[in-house]
Amino acid sequence: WVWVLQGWDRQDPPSPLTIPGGTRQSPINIQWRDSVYDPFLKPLKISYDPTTCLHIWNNGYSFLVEFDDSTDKSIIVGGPLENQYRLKQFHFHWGAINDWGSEHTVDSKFYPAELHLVHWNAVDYPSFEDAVMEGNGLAVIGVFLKLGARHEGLQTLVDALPAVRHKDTVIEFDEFDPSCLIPSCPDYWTYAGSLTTPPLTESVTWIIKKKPIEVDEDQLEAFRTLLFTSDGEEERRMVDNFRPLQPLMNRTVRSSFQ
Ligand SMILES: CCc1cc2c(cc1OS(N)(=O)=O)CC[C@@H]1[C@@H]2CC[C@]2(C)[C@@H](O)CC[C@@H]12
Ligand SMILES: [Zn+2]
Repeated sequence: WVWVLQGWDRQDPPSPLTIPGGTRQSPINIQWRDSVYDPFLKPLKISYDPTTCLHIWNNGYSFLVEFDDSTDKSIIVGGPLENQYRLKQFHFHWGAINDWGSEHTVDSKFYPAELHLVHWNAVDYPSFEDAVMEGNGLAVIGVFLKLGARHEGLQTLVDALPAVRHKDTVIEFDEFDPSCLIPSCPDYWTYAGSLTTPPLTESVTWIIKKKPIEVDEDQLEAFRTLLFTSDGEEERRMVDNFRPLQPLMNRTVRSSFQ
């Protein structure tokens, strides 16, 4: 009867990848027609300071561009958020081929890649590591990447990737403003979810932009030249670093648009 109460009989059974007892796991499929317009959702305000950009780190799962989060210089506020959140890092998920790669899907459609900008609630919590463990600790902006025109802003990042080809390599990277990677269209979906990589904690308010950005084939191929493996190990290409879809369970996806 727990299965019926939780509606688990209506979804495919939770995969072993769902943390035991998880009720708000990510990623999910966003069924456009099931999302509910919420007129009380505010516009998302994004203000990043490019001088807070520190380095690019291949952590063996993706490449992370990390920011100095010791001040409120790079923050987001508004949208579904109760207060402002500080930018900590951004990274991507992508596929071996263009038919898949994103973590979230829209009406069961995959995009070739997805950008995540990870922010944490520095108003309520003393550090990122603490915020990772709290229900309102993190806010992640998701942006879909689709195949199209070359993205000039992304190119500066792509040009640096050969220097972080192997796991556990880091290079200095400064003066980058990631707002150039976020579509100007204000429309987004939002729902309560989790990290999609360990520790998989249910601490994320997801803000998924409706409009994708366009990147070209060479830029997607550049992502695929990265390696999961360290220098000296047998090479394994860094591709398909996305988590399988998780059951929606008792959640509603809200939209900022009608
Ligand atoms: C790139 C996927 C990734 C890595 C990390 C997080 C989140 C990540 O992507 S996602 N898709 O938003 O879940 C949040 C927790 C972070 C981790 C990177 C490594 C840490 C910073 C640890 O050192 C302590 C907390 C960890
Ligand atoms: Zn991610």
